[in-house]
Amino acid sequence: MSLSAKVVTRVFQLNLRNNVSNIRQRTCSVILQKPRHYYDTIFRSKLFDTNQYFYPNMSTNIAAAERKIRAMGALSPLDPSSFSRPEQAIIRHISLNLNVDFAKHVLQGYAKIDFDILEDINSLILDASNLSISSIEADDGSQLQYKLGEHVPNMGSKLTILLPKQHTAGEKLKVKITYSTDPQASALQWLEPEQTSGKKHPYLFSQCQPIHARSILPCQDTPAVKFTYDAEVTAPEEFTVLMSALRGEARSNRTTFRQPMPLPSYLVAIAVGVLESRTLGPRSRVWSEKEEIERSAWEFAETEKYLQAAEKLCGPYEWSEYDLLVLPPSFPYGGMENPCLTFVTPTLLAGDRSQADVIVHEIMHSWTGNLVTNRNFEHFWLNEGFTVFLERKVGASLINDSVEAKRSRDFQSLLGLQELSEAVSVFGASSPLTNLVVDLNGIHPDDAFSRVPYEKGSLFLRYLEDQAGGPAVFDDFLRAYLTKFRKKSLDTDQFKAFLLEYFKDNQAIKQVDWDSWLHKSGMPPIIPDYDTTMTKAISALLVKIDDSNASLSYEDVANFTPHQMIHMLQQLIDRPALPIERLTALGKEYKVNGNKNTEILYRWLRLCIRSRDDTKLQEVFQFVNSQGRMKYVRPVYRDLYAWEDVRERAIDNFIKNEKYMMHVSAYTLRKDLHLDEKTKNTE
Ligand SMILES: CC/C=C\C/C=C\C[C@@H](O)/C=C/C=C/C=C\[C@@H](O)CCCC(=O)O
Ligand SMILES: [Zn+2]
Repeated sequence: MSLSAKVVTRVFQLNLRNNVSNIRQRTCSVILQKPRHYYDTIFRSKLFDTNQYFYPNMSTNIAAAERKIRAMGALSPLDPSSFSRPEQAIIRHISLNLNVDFAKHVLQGYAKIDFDILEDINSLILDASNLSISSIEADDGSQLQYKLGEHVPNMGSKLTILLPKQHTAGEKLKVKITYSTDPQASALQWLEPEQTSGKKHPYLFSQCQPIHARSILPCQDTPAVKFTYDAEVTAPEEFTVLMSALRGEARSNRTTFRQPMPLPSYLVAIAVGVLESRTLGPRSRVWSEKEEIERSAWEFAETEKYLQAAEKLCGPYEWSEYDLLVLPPSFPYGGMENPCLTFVTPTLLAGDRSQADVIVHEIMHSWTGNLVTNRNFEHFWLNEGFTVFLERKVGASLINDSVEAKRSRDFQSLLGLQELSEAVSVFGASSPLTNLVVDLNGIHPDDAFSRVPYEKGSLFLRYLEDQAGGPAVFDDFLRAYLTKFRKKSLDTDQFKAFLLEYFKDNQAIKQVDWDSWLHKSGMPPIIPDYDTTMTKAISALLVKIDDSNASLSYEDVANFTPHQMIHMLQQLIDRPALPIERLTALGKEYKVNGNKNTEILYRWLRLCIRSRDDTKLQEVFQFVNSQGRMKYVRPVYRDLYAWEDVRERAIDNFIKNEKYMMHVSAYTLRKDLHLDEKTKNTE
């Protein structure tokens, strides 16, 4: 037996002898990286077999107990990523009062939280991450005792508020928590002036999805809980404060907000910068620094058209306003569907409106994700698969000719299939993280993120649509689904039950192999018979590119849409690397070298890396240093890592630039580059 196995066995023998649940939980948390309350439920359940208590069977034993408890519904509504216990008392409203301190990099103030009590309780349990709490008060102003647990990896801390008397189901309760965030809060990025376009003022923005809201405010940080909120934020006078809410008055340094629609914690958002805005339509404005405002207004001018097309399919837009905020380049995602105010990366400013699909995607989240929400991130496909599915339907509905519309929808789906195939090969086809429904026990959702829930989810819905009888039938189902789960959170079982009931007389739906679709890894069991009209020219061109005797010219691609070009480059990425000379000719003739469209440029640079063209490295590093969209930066770094001769240079470049990155980008890139905390540049 190895030394570590001996130590573990000894710890468990001691635990068993002492039978101190605290030690047991703590040991399990440390070894298996799961939250301590989780074990509490399992041990108390008596389903845990104490004869199997020793290493190495402990984890199998716990997993078996967990499955039984889940089957009994006893852990419900357990979210493996949250300490909170919303089944005991649930948050209904939060009033925030915060000051933005750019010098200290903190938000400081209080949150007044309204609860509905659902069970008889003596305490409230919330999520927090690196918050400094100075006091917790009851509604009458009396001080409440509280305990902030140790920081558990992947989870943050459990905040237990002790109530002086028992509260019974049906009561209401208010608490006021005065606190300050940490300068390293994982949801916040504090930018120095040189990281902005204007170079004069700092900037702050947030990204709470999936479980970073707990680093900004104490809350039940699980999408199972939805609450309304209002906020009063103070910031230096020259700054504009925006939130995922309706903006009220902005007087001198104070701005108020109200969000009357219930939303999950991951949709709380804030941005503070020196900003301008332009009107896009009757319910939309675009915000950005002044350097990007005209380009942004042009790129997103068709927002109202997309909103109307979305409403035609899904029903009225319920969030009143739909604004866009173009963030500084370090924003890690293409877009984030913060209600009333979608956050977008400036890499969408292609100058040709070719990345409008991202805006349509974020608009569709107003229904799937924001109105109807996954109950925890194991069911993330309910947010993203539905949204991609709707995005492509709405995109097609904007094309007048019905044949063209179907072609275009299928072409977008084929592009998505390429992305899915790459995501599956990054994780490995047998990885459980390629299942549609994943197990996030002990796993940070940021580590599970990939295109899988987006594309496998959307493909599953397309398959269900085909089985059900096509869009004419399925569109009605979609509206019924949105109505049924409006303002609610649900899981995959609830979706399945609703669909089976809705289509109870449909024989083809009865044939669906749910287990394979939901719980098997790798590529989907069935790929729809997509229309390939728009990929035919690409396939023919790939044959020509492979023929080293054929000369390449711009004529080859002159009629390609930007998306056909993207598809062609993506195909090349998936094939053996081209010889450098051939790739150089392609880059020059097809005008992809130095292209302004980042979707094209990103794929072009990956091809250069794959062909080991070291003359392009400077440009590659400039690309990853100039913007932080993870969709681009992570695959490029992974490709650089795979090129042994430049691996060290890639790592050095990352370490030098890590301080300019948002938490989630640095966190995931460290894993992509196989780095540990010790290598952090603390200068
Ligand atoms: C099965 C996956 C399980 C958990 C993942 C849950 C949350 C993922 C978390 O890391 C946050 C995701 C936020 C995404 C925001 C926007 C994306 O839709 C952007 C897509 C990429 C891009 O276009 O840049
Ligand atoms: Zn999305």
